[in-house]
Amino acid sequence: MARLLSSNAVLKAISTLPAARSSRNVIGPFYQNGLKYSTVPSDPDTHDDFRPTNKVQDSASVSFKDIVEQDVKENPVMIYMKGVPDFPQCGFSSLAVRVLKHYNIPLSARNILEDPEMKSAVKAFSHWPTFPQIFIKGEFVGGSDIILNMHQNGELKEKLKDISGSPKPE
Ligand SMILES: N[C@@H](CCC(=O)N[C@@H](CS)C(=O)NCC(=O)O)C(=O)O
Ligand code: FES
Repeated sequence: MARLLSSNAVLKAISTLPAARSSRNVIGPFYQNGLKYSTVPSDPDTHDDFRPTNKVQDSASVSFKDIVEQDVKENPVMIYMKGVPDFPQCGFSSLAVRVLKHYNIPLSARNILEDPEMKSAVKAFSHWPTFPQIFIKGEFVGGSDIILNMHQNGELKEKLKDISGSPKPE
């Protein structure tokens, strides 16, 4: 079964990272699409509707690179793709998922169409210009043509053999 890392997972990942916990002179920092937002301290004379809301991305914010690093470390098979495993939005991503679904392994995915900054961060991390991008046991493997080739020549089976099968759905 494919495990989709949604923006909720990003928010969870961010909230557990030390940088996200640092205190700042802001009220209630919160996170959306991996960006840190905060409201400025309130002026008691200012009506709520007119209170400014600042979008803050300061040096204390967790980077998208941190999230990618954590993804590939924690997920034995990680795919960054266009769309989601059950509904790929590109033929290349669809092919990669079809190949990986031949194996009884947990598949974790992130839809890079949801977030342009995540998309750039993944490209920068792997030094690879296209999607899908597949990581196995923390190592960048390649895109759909490479994974298909590895499937056909038996290399993929070898690489995945010590990854335990998908957990049964609850
Ligand atoms: N050889 C690659 C081709 C993949 C490819 O060309 N992807 C394009 C179109 S989906 C891409 O990601 N372009 C860059 C982008 O959209 O940022 C593969 O098999 O994965
Ligand atoms: S989105 Fe057009 S080829 Fe992938």
